[in-house]
Amino acid sequence: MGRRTERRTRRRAGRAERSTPRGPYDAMGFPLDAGEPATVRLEGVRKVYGEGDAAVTALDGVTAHFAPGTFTAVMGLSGSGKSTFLRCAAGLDRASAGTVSLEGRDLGAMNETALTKLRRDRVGFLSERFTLPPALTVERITERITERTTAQDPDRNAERGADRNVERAGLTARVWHLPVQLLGGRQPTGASAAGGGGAGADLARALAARPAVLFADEPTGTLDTRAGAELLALLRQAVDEEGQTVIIATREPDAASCADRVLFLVDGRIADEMKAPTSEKIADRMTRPWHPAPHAGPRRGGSGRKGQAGQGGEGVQDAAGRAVA
Ligand SMILES: Nc1ncnc2c1ncn2[C@@H]1O[C@H](COP(=O)(O)OP(=O)(O)OP(=O)(O)O)[C@@H](O)[C@H]1O
Repeated sequence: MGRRTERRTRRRAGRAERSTPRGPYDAMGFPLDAGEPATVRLEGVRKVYGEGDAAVTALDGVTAHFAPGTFTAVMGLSGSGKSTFLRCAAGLDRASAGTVSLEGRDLGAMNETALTKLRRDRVGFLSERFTLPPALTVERITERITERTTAQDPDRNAERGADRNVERAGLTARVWHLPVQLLGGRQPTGASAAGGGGAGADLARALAARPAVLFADEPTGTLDTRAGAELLALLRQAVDEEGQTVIIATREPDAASCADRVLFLVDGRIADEMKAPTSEKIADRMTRPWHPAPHAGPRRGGSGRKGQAGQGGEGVQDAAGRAVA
């Protein structure tokens, strides 16, 4: 297919998608923001790891939309599917069923090369894992990003943008330090001092690249309280001042309270949604029961799950997995 034909086909597909009537509510009874633009859109997403008796359903029919310039926190017990949710939404893992789209582009329909390019250009992913070589300074990281973005788009004045972002991150005074020294991060277990970097370095990279959507998996998990608050403030700023879309996974009510809304995951399903969250409201919600999902039932052969709260079928459990009804 020629490029022009391909573009035309894509435009038509986009129009068809926009004109497809959607129900006003999703499977969980939450209203769908039909017609509103979404940076990230998950429709009926399932993710199954493994096969047969060993299969684990990590996501079980998730529908969620993320509008541009919004901050969402995904909460849930260990094993509820938060990381899988983020990885599928970011195009790092492919969904087993359903669709994930980023700025209107269906990730499932893209080949690896196109997906890698889209992720590189439009997506930032902040995880607890180390992704940078040891002893890289923030300045060097920023330089590399600047070189790359300038080469890709000389009109964008990436250099100034990268400088501004580093400044915004409050890192200017510290750019000569090793990444491990940034943001007061604690060393996660097993990380050597020289191999550090973690959130500070990843954050600098993510901010300098200015992605449309920034995912952060347990961003405050390895940080002390002050550093965690600093990091969350930066993410908030990315939303409020740069119009970026931020989606984090966290188990901490304080971290989630920085978001515009919280999605509660229970066994791979969205069990509840909270707008304008506060730490108190979230903590309160976590102690109340999750009602079984309407389409609940046995959903896997293996027993890979760590948390079982809200697993449908019988009884009602609270966020700690205790039976309350
Ligand atoms: N690569 C994998 N292979 C097999 N099972 C997996 C894989 N990744 C996750 N799982 C399983 O999928 C389920 C959801 O895991 P996931 O890591 O997404 O949950 P989580 O809420 O992020 O947990 P945590 O808070 O502990 O990080 C769990 O039962 C987990 O064991």
